[in-house]
Amino acid sequence: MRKAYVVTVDGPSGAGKGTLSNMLADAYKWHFLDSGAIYRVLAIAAIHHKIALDDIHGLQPLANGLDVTFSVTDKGNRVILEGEDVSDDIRSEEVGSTASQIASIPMIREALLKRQRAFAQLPGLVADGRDMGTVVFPEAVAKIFLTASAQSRAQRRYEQLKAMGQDVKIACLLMDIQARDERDLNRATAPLVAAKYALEIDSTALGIAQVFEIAKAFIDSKIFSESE
Ligand SMILES: Nc1ncnc2c1ncn2[C@@H]1O[C@H](COP(=O)(O)OP(=O)(O)O)[C@@H](O)[C@H]1O
Ligand SMILES: Nc1ccn([C@@H]2O[C@H](COP(=O)(O)OP(=O)(O)O)[C@@H](O)[C@H]2O)c(=O)n1
Repeated sequence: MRKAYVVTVDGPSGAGKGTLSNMLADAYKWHFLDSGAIYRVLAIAAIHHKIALDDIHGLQPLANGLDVTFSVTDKGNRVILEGEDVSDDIRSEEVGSTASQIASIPMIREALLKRQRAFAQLPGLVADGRDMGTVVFPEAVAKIFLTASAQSRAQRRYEQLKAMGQDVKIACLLMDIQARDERDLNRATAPLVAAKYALEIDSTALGIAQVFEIAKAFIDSKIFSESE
C-alpha cells in the first residue's frame, strides 16, 4: 500500500501558513497538523501545572505525556487538553510567546517528534509549522516556505485578534513578531529555514486565493511527477 502524501508549509509567524494549510487540506481531503498548536498546548499545560519555563525536568515529562486531542467539528478545529476545550485559550499572544520560548528547548522538540509524525495518515497530510520540511517530515512530497514582511504579518495578526475580540496594539504585535522571528531563526535546534527544494512564496503582496493557487499548482506537479 502506498504511503500517505505529506506536504509541509513552514514560515514565520503570521505569514498565512494556517490559512493556506487548512485550504490545502480541505481541497485534497487530507489530514491537517497544526504543529504550533502542540507547542501552544504544552505552554498552557505548563501554566496550568505551574511549571517554570526554565524547569526542563518538569517540562519534559509534561511533553511526553501531553493528553491532547485534535478534532474537526462544525465549530472548526477544536483542541482538547486534559478533557478541557482550550481551542480559544491557546490563541492568546501570551500563550504564543510562552510556546515560542518552550520551543527553543531541544529536549522538548525531541519529545514532540513522534506525536507529530503520527499525523501522517492516508490519504495525506498538510503539516504547518517551522521545521516540518527540514526535521519532522524530510521526505515530504512537496515543501512550501511561506513568508511576508514583518509589518504586514503584524497587520494581519492585529486584524485577526481584533476580530476575535482581543484588545491588542499593533506596535506590541510587531515587537512580538520580531522577537519570535529572532528566536525561531536563531535557536540551535530546528531553526526556521527553508528546506532544500522548498517553493518559497512571499505573500506580502498576494491575496489568500493567489497564494493557494500557486501552492496547489506546485503540489499537483510534485504529486504528478511522483506517480509517473
Ligand atoms: N495572503 C494573505 N493576505 C492577507 N491576509 C492573509 C493572507 N494569508 C493569511 N492572511 C490572514 O492573516 C492572518 C494570519 O494568518 P495565519 O494563517 O494564522 O498565519 P500563520 O499560521 O502563518 O501564523 C489571518 O487572519 C489570515 O486570514
Ligand atoms: N513546528 C513548530 C511550530 C511552532 N513552533 C513555535 O511555537 C510557537 C507557536 O506556533 P504557532 O505557529 O501557533 O504561532 P505563531 O507564531 O505563528 O503565531 C511559534 O512562535 C514557534 O516558535 C515551533 O518552534 N515549531
